[in-house]
Amino acid sequence: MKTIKDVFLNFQQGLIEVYDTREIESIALLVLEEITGTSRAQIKAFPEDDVPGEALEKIQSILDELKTGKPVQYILGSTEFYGLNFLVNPATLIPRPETEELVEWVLESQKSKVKSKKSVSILDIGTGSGCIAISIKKNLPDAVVTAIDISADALHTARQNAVINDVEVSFIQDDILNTKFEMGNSKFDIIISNPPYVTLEDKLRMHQNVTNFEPHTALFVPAHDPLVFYKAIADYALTRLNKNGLLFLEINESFGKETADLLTVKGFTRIELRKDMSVKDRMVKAVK
Ligand SMILES: C[S@@+](CC[C@H](N)C(=O)[O-])C[C@H]1O[C@@H](n2cnc3c(N)ncnc32)[C@H](O)[C@@H]1O
Repeated sequence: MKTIKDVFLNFQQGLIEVYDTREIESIALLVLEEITGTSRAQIKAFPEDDVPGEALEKIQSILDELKTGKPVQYILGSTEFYGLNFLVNPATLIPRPETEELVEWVLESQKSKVKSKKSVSILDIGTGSGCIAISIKKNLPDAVVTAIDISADALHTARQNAVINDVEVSFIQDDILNTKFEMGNSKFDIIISNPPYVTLEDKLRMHQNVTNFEPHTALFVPAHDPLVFYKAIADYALTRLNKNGLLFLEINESFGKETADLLTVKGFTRIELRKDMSVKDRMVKAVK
């Protein structure tokens, strides 16, 4: 019989080449929670408790996959974002905590709004798992939310996530760099996007469990044009945002000033750059 403490030790020994000690501890905790159905608090409070044999077998096979560098979220098939559960797989980026801060900023912008009869209309560009669109709709139930992505597989997962989280979002397949997204005259009050923004230089510094496992269409931009998505989204937003409509973008920490300058040149106003919890330039808000 093995105890919870033995499992933690096993994880530390097995994953030392892949992650640092703190990351290993939080992965082990997540796996134990998921497989044994025991709460985090219970696991931490009773490290001498036995782990049943059946659970141990599952945990060992997860540990073997983790050793290949595969992210734990892909192995477990789900993750948490903004307090909600999302299915994830290699077609979808794993939602990041920084993106929760972007969602928070969008929701904040609506708190002070005087209630109008017209529902706020929101477009999420490059929706992936649907994490942004779905968490916004969950928190602004009257909003009309649309989301696009180039990847049919990501959209399939996003639709499943909308069902799981019991919200209605319209998901549409389209390429924002060459959009065929026919919307008639419809316009949006808010456009939000976390587009691909990782450059070749960043890629060399990234952990292999990101570059080897997460979808490259979700991450990378050409070295010669790192702001390609921001230019396309800004142009799209100029035609599709209502007057005084808001644009929210997650950005590459190295291009805060360049992104803000780009939006200024395009004619947006009241441009605000915000840092994330790691004090890196991570998001921009602009008004049309
Ligand atoms: C950085 S991921 C963001 C995913 C999700 N919104 C999130 O925050 O976790 C970028 C997303 O943009 C999508 N994408 C890449 N190129 C695109 C394009 N040309 N048009 C529309 N979506 C695109 C990718 O498939 C991916 O889902």
